[in-house]
Amino acid sequence: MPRYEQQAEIRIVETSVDKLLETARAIEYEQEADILLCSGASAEFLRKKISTTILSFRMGEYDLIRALNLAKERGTKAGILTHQHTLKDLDELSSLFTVEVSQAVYTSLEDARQKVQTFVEQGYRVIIGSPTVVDLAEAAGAEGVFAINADAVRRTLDEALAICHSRSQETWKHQRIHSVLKHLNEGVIALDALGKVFSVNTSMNNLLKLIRPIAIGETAAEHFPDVDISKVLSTGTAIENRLSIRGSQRLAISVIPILEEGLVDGAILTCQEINEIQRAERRLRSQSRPSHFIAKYHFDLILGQDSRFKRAVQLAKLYAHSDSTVLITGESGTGKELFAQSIHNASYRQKMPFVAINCAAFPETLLESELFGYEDGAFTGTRKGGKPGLFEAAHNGTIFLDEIGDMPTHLQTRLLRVLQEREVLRLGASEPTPLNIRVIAATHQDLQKQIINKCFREDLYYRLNILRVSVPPLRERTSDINSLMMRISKNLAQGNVDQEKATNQVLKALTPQLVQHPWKGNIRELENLVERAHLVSQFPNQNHSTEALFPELFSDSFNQSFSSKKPKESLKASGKAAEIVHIQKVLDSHNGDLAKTAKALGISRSTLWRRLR
Ligand SMILES: Nc1ncnc2c1ncn2[C@@H]1O[C@H](COP(=O)(O)OP(=O)(O)OP(=O)(O)O)[C@@H](O)[C@H]1O
Repeated sequence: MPRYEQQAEIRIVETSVDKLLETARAIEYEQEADILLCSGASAEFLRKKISTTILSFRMGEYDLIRALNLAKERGTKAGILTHQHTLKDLDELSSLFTVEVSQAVYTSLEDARQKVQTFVEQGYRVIIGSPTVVDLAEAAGAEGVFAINADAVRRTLDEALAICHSRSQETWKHQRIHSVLKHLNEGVIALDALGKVFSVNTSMNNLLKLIRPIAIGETAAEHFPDVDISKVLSTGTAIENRLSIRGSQRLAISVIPILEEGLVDGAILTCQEINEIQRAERRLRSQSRPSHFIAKYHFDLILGQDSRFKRAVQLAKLYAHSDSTVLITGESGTGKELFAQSIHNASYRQKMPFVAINCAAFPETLLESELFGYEDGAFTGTRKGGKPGLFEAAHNGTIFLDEIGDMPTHLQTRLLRVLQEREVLRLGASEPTPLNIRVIAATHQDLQKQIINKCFREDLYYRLNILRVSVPPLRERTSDINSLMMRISKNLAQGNVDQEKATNQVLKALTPQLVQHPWKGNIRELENLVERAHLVSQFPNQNHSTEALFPELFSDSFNQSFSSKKPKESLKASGKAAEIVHIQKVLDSHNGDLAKTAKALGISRSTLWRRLR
């Protein structure tokens, strides 16, 4: 059949009824054919014996006309034997050919043999049918006429080619699925609608550490008895991240249905080791960690030779090796956050987030949502999908709760829960989120006094006060003032040695006052003062006395004097160098209120903020 030469390799195999099975088995064994084509009874017979796809030739009208014509030529009555179905138009056709025709249907090879025999016994000399029937008719002494011609063969061949084509498409699809799965680190099994494995990747077999790998065609449920795969296939509802414990292994298993036009046509089962998920999560979290969640200070950057101070540093270094909660106490600006960051950076959590929260700086309502986060729709104006709180942002790292003594009492209760349970409940959520955090808290308040005044929960105090570091104020370690000043001055000069020297000269002249000063703002106050000296040294020709430039160093009652006497509040009259001093004075006189200070100075709040910085 030249028409098929390009499309398929067709082999015609001649055999007899007796040798049919043997021939078919040999073809199958050698994998010589994708499809076998034969007559109806043979096809029926072989389908039960071999697994190769078998198509049967079907008799068409034209075949029948041809066969009846042949029977007419023989001038005798004809028996027609068809497989399973009778021919509808036979009566009409036979009247056209003036042949006496009798029709019978056979269901199996044996049945065909008997029906042929009956025809012969009834005097039918011509028997029309498939090659098998012809074979049987001739064996029984009758004349066999083929009812199948080239047309019937062509039709069946077309059908066979269509099947082969759709099969190769399927195979191609499967190969694609196999190669995609092969490259996944996750263990994946593709299941058909009956829950049988049609593809499984090596990661899955490696992950499950199976002695015998999962085979294609197996029922997946055998390997995952704790996962209801059949429910996914019957309801189309996915199972996501079901925990499965196998010995020392903790696995997260998901089964996602594959829907084809709304019907479940199979499922994808994925399996991951929980430790691996956590590692990936850590990698992601550390990559997406905002810069403000990074601790930049190390113990090396903490300056101080004072023996009490050095002891505090030693203690903090020791605490870095532990995972217990640390409470750092000390006046404002003594370096509590510096200590907290250094502890974090010396701990095993150093690569994880360091989240610092100033509990006194947030309005009460905002602090709650900032700390604990919220679920979608927890209150009006919430972000879609909710928002994780800072506790969650600190997961696997350290959370630094600065000014803990100023935390509103009802939030102290929630904080206590977080510390006890190590899980956080977002606002509006019903399920808590587990946390792995180290807590460092700091305060300038006397917490014992706060407890007596009922401003601080005693149970929370004991939860926090596990490891304690007390940072001494600067006035109690005056021997460190000089080295601290030099470092700050060096940083400000940014490599400009002349500038550094000039600043140091201004500072040197102030030494007696510096040692005497109470340093209520501690190192932060010292930093401000050195910055002012840095500024002053850049304008040596400005005619201002040191006392005017550094009034706090010359007056013990500096603060009181400003509260009693209002300073002249216009900026216009002040020289550039004295500007900062002036701003500071006005700010103090308005008790640190930025809005009022900016208004009094005649500048915007943002300008004031910039200048203060
Ligand atoms: N020992 C030190 N060596 C170098 N710099 C220091 C030291 N102590 C504090 N500082 C600097 O002083 C400033 C204030 O420090 P920090 O913010 O840690 O103080 P704090 O006690 O947390 O203040 P507050 O209680 O007001 O939050 C920072 O700029 C810090 O770099």
